[in-house]
Amino acid sequence: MRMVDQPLCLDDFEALARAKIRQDYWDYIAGGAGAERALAANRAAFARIALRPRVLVDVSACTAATTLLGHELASPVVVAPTAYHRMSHPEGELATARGAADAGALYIPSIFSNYPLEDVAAAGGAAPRWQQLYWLHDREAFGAVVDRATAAGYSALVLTVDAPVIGLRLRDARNALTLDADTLPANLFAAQDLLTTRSEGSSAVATQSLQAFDASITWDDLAWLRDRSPLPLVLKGIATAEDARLAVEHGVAAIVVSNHGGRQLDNPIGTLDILPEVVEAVAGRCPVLFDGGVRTGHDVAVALALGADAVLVGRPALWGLAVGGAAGVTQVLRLLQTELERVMALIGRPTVESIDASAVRRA
Ligand SMILES: Cc1cc2nc3c(=O)[nH]c(=O)nc-3n(C[C@H](O)[C@H](O)[C@H](O)COP(=O)(O)O)c2cc1C
Ligand SMILES: O=C(O)C(=O)c1ccccc1
Repeated sequence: MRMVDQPLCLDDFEALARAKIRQDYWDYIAGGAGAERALAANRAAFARIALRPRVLVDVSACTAATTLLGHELASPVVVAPTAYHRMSHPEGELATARGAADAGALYIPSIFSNYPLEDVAAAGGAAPRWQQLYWLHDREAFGAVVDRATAAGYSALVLTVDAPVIGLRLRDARNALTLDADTLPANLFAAQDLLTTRSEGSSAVATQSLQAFDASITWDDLAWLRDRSPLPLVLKGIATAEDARLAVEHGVAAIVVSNHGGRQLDNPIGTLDILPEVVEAVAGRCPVLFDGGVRTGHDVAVALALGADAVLVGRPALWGLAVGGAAGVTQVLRLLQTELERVMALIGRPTVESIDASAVRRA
């Protein structure tokens, strides 16, 4: 493996992080479902889209700044919800919240955080934050988390809809992954009892989520959530035009095109290939966010050109966290912003709004 002193790109952060995170936690973070086809497809899709550079445009002042649901952001890169940040760093989500705030970025903590959502909110200070949710079996416990997020100053709820069950995580099963006592989910007290129960051929993490998630919910149940909280609702894990239309019809504030970083359905198609049909179906009726395999500013520009209003990064934020705590998260986000602004200059699109469909073609 190449030695890295000073990380110059996200691949460097990955190499440095890998050396810091213990093997079974690394596999949980890096891995995908099944044969990891979806994981690979997310990256491969970017290789098939080319940017179309325009020249002799005034690019002396390119800016990645943008607004999303009323938030002014330094760049269209958002920190995706990922579980268990103490796997990467002892300060966990508290450091991620500080790091994102310092970069002027929006952070979406997972409901499976290692610090209580109130503490994560406080660590982020005045920075914008949305709370990710899985719909829990225990409706009382679920409602309580929703109430807490509403009270703690989160400005949207992000319901993840691509995980009625957990994907087939072979790495975790082979590692017999269990969480250390200092890496338990802090928002879900009942879930902690489940951590010691592991069924044959499965990891404790998978068993726990199977028991916690409600796989029976449908579009009709969204009304319950809207009654419970006045916060705007974002659906994460939309991967078809049909569901994008249904989401808009159900009044969502935004959707996230995602395959959960290739960790759920092991489909041989990248999310970038799905993005255009969803953008067409939504037809400007709400913002469309995108995630899966975004690793450079070039990737961000491609996703924006295909119609995304913003992108999320999952694993890269964890690499930054592992390498440098809050400062590492900030560094990763600033690096992506700097890369994006350089690409914007090179393609003659000095603002986020100017990166339209004319900026891409199939390679
Ligand atoms: C370690 C890990 C944990 C994750 N946990 C959650 C989660 O708790 N809730 C959720 O909605 N998505 C979760 N995701 C999916 C991310 O939000 C995001 O969709 C994905 O990581 C994007 O792909 P990328 O890692 O290639 O950027 C997780 C992803 C990873 C890698
Ligand atoms: O690992 C995941 O992708 C994930 O979303 C999750 C979160 C909490 C428990 C189990 C899985």
